Amino acid sequence: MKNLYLIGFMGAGKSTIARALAKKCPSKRIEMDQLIEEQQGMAITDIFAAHGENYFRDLETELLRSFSESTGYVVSCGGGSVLRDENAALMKENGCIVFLRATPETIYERVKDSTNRPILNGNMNVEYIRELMEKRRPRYEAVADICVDTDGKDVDAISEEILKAVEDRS
Ligand SMILES: Nc1ncnc2c1ncn2[C@@H]1O[C@H](COP(=O)(O)OP(=O)(O)OP(=O)(O)O)[C@@H](O)[C@H]1O
Ligand SMILES: O=C(O)C1=C[C@@H](O)[C@@H](O)[C@H](O)C1
Ligand SMILES: [Mg+2]
Repeated sequence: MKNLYLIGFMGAGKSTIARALAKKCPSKRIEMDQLIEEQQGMAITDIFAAHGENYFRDLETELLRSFSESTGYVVSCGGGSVLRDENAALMKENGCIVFLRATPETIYERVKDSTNRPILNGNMNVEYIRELMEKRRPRYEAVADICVDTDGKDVDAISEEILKAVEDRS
């Protein structure tokens, strides 16, 4: 199996769906955010605060490079990782990119109580989420091989939809 790269806005369900997919098909799971936190020994919020966003984006590129030639991974990508051309190219090289879509209202409901998403810290409201999402959506859609709407669907239904779409492409 080629790698499956789950992309999308914060709270779109990348980590949740990656866990479900890893149970349904023989694959290894990579949580980009978590791996970076472990490698740096720091929370993402602290990495942003201490070194800035660009430094974090470099870490994402380095991590994607490190397994881009391996196969069989389901990768829960950092929400902004695909914004860099180099990162999108690394994902395309050896994998299928799945965009998990959700409305700003749904995203807000899913992330409103969290404090570990530095991009949203101090901006936790539907209007900000909508504004940033509108900036990013064209990019997510342009690089994706498969787009899945997640509003009102449970995790099992979304995972099955992804597996079917992947199979249809092969
Ligand atoms: N289809 C769904 N239906 C209902 N709740 C969901 C669904 N998918 C995810 N959630 C919930 O939304 C929250 C955010 O999900 P998750 O952490 O998987 O998003 P993410 O895309 O990995 O976010 P991040 O980019 O910040 O890592 C979690 O509490 C999760 O349980
Ligand atoms: O959308 C983003 O830019 C981010 C999403 C998270 O997954 C983390 O990678 C980080 O908080 C940045
Ligand atoms: Mg996640």
